[in-house]
Amino acid sequence: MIFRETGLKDARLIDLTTRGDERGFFARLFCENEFGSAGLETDFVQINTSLSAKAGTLRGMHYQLMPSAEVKVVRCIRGALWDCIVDLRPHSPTFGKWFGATLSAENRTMLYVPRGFAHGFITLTDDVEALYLVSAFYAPEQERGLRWDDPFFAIEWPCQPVEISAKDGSWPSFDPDYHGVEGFRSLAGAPALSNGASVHGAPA
Ligand SMILES: Cc1cn([C@H]2C[C@H](O)[C@@H](COP(=O)(O)OP(=O)(O)O[C@H]3O[C@@H](C)C(=O)[C@@H](O)[C@H]3O)O2)c(=O)[nH]c1=O
Repeated sequence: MIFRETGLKDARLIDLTTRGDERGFFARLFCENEFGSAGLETDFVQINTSLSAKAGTLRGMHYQLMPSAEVKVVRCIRGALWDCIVDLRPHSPTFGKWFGATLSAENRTMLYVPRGFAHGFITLTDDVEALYLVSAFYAPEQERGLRWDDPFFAIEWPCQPVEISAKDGSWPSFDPDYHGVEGFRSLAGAPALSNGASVHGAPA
């Protein structure tokens, strides 16, 4: 596996290392040793999947409060989506910034979403299937969401949403209390960006 910096502290893009032969290829999607050596979470408790029928379907921006905050590893296994994360850890040097990348069945790239990040995506094709590992059980009472169009974060989505759930259409504007960012205070330490990559969004 190849772990790439995203410009947001602790978040990674993960590319597969494929071993090809006359049949096709073999690759690991998850390896406890490789994730552990890269300093990433290795304890996952659910593998989720979703199907979005229409291009332009937006799901997000979701996360759970402490102690149910979860790491996610997201892959697109059918079609293509634009995956987006926002760093909500107030001590992080990239607090309030967003990062987005296209994940597709073709590129097989995965996005590693650390604890204390909101996550969402918009589909770029019809019939998109996402598959993702999560490190904490679903806890609806701990669930929070950012508005996809919150001006505080100013995410530059690649297209306008045409389909969104009632829940995702009604998240409140960013409010540090409601959105529980104090609970993420212990999640990020000091080091600055290691690769100088550009990141987006509003600082606190
Ligand atoms: C996330 C989840 C939902 N559900 C239920 C709740 C509801 O009845 C139905 C659909 O839930 P949602 O509308 O929240 O599904 P969805 O909008 O696809 O939620 C997902 O969005 C992406 C962006 C994420 O990051 C995921 O963590 C997750 O929050 O499935 C579970 O039973 N277990 C779960 O783990």
